[in-house]
Amino acid sequence: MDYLSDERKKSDFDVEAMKVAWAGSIQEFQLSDRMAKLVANDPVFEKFTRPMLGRKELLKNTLRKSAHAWKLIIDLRLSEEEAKWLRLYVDEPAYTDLHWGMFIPAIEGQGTEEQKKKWLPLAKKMQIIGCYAQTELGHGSNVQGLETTATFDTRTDEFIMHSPTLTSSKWWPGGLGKLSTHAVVYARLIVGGQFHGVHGFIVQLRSLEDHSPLPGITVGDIGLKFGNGAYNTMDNGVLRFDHVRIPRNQMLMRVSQVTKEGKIMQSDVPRQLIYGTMVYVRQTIVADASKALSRAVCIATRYSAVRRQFGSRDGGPETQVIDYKTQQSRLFPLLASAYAFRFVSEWLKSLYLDVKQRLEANEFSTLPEAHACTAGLKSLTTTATADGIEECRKLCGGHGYLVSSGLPELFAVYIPACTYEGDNVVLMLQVARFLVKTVSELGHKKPVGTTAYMGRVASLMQKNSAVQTAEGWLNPGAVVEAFESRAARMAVRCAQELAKFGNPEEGFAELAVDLVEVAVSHCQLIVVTKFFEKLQQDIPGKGVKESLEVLCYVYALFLLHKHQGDFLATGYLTPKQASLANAQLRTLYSKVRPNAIALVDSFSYTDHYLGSILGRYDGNVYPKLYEAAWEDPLNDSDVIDGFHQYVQPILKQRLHSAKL
Ligand SMILES: CCCCCCCC/C=C\CCCCCCCCCCCCCC(=O)SCCNC(=O)CCNC(=O)[C@H](O)C(C)(C)COP(=O)(O)OP(=O)(O)OC[C@H]1O[C@@H](n2cnc3c(N)ncnc32)[C@H](O)[C@@H]1OP(=O)(O)O
Ligand SMILES: Cc1cc2nc3c(=O)[nH]c(=O)nc-3n(C[C@H](O)[C@H](O)[C@H](O)COP(=O)(O)OP(=O)(O)OC[C@H]3O[C@@H](n4cnc5c(N)ncnc54)[C@H](O)[C@@H]3O)c2cc1C
Repeated sequence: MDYLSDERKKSDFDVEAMKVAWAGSIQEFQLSDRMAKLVANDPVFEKFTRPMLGRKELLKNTLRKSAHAWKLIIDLRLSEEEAKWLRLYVDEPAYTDLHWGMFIPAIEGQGTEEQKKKWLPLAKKMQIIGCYAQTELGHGSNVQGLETTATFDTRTDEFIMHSPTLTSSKWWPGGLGKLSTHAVVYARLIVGGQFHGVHGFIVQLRSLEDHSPLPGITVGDIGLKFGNGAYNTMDNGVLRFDHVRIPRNQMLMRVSQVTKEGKIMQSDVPRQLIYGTMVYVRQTIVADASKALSRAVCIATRYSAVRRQFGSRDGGPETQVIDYKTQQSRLFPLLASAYAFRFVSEWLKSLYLDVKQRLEANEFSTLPEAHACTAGLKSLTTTATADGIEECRKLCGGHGYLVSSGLPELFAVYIPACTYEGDNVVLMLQVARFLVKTVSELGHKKPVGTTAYMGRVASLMQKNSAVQTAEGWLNPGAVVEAFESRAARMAVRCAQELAKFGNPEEGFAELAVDLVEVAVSHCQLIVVTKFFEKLQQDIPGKGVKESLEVLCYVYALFLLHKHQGDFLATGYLTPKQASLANAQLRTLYSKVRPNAIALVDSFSYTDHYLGSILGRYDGNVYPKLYEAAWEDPLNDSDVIDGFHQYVQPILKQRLHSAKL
């Protein structure tokens, strides 16, 4: 029985065509769909019991799943794209993420041709397992503050890897704790007693025979993390070196080379390339944000259509909670954000692939913008997604707090995305630096790409919004100009404030809060612009483009409403215009309502991937919640173990203590 079938009949667009629009192309949709079904139908990938497993059992289970996934990749000759979808649907953080997602890209981006030839075949066949060992106990954000040393010994042509202090212990790298045989270790390069910056080194950690740590290496897991199951399937690790020697050719030498004689040679490659792996991963994290948010939204939307509270007259059905305007005003902007993040991630991937090609050809001019976009969008989308998942939990009322809703584990596994791969505030400050630099160069350098609007800063500073009616907001030009004016005005105002400081660094530190707000407004502009650009493309299917247009306006006008203080303070909008935007938003929610279930069905998620009783495709929530309760181990017996030992004596004692 499909309890949501009436909801599905209400929609006025072609869901199958929307699935293709969400996936990006028919090929991508088919690929993703095949992998989703492969995983959902394979009992090895069962995950309902995960939050109840102890740590050792949990990790062993992850190893079993990873081995099975790898076997499928080999046996079915899956392509890299297929393997990425497989990883997504297996839905279990594992050491393989860091191996494929950071260790291999670090060698690809920072290794010489010779190094790539040696290490990549081993890594890609998984004959070695690698991790990305950058962060230490004492330093994560401040990469130049790392303390691990790599001292060159000219006599033996080797680097000596050493952890001189407790705070220099590597701390956090995923896959390090129990599984990696190798790591790309970031350390201070010391040659002839001089410090030459932080560089990456390939270091073997464990024996390829019996997996025991090599001499001089202390390595282990850092312990339990937030939530049950969740990110505890990952062996985040600690690592210390006691004068461990590695051959000279294991320093990643695309950026700088150390000769046998101990001379440092700089190539034409900028030193920022040492941070290049982070650009790649941040881009994948933006794509993952749309997946995580859409998943939470799918659960909350389906459940909001099933759940009824109040409003029953003459014995008729109560009101579906999705029909409450307050519920819509919390849920629909998140639905719109999921689509917005999906499309901006599609754009970001193409930007990244373009930069990657250029970097391979030693062309570095677009790297700063790629860094600003990946850092800023990683920060913006992960913050919104983490907050959004928690909001979805609240939207599901009490039942959202049950593990079987899928939301607690999704939240626990997702929230470190606000911290890893760059703390979100630290990353926004990087965007702010880029913007301040762009503004300061306006006189002699034409801004391009995502900062092109700064080239029109004079007119953006003067012109105010011309919107007169709520309908007037349904105009891409009006909306984009509002976001451009807000971002440009905030950036210029901040640059003017900065100029008052004699020392720019002091000014930057003092104005950091405002600078983060400038960066956020710039990143929101990018997301809004890319959504409108997506709508310029050919999007086939009855009603698909129209539904996406509605979501695009919901996303933009919701942000405008939320940040109306900025729009008003910069003088671009009047209070009347801001309230017209809010009135339009209410109308838009009414347009989303009949399509809400179809819009989440368009994510095409299997019940396995959603992992939620509340979000079941058939909406059969109550019987399944009831059944699931009885499967809890506490209900194996009527009288629980421990009762006779610890509770019954109290009960008996109370019979005699009448004075209480
Ligand atoms: C189930 C089984 C399946 C089996 C098989 C599956 C197969 C699957 C195939 C593929 C799967 C792929 C999976 C991918 C998943 C990946 C999951 C990842 C999980 C997450 C793990 C998390 C890992 C980490 O956290 S790693 C550590 C990250 N650390 C950080 O991010 C540190 C943050 N700090 C910094 O970035 C920097 O230190 C800083 C930028 C904040 C400061 O640097 P600085 O001191 O040098 O300061 P400046 O501000 O002066 O900067 C100097 C200069 O450099 C420019 N810059 C800075 N950063 C960058 C950059 N990244 N790129 C380019 N340029 C950069 C900056 O702008 C300055 O430039 P100027 O021109 O102004 O000088
Ligand atoms: C689950 C997980 C997995 C991880 N995996 C890896 C991995 O595989 N490899 C790896 O190397 N690392 C990994 N990390 C480490 C991660 O990259 C760092 O934790 C992250 O970069 C943040 O650095 P930090 O811990 O030093 O935070 P800190 O920099 O100490 O941040 C603490 C606070 O200080 C603030 N702050 C710091 N600097 C500034 C500043 N300049 N201005 C204003 N505020 C500031 C931050 O905003 C934050 O509020 C992982 C972390 C987690 C949680």
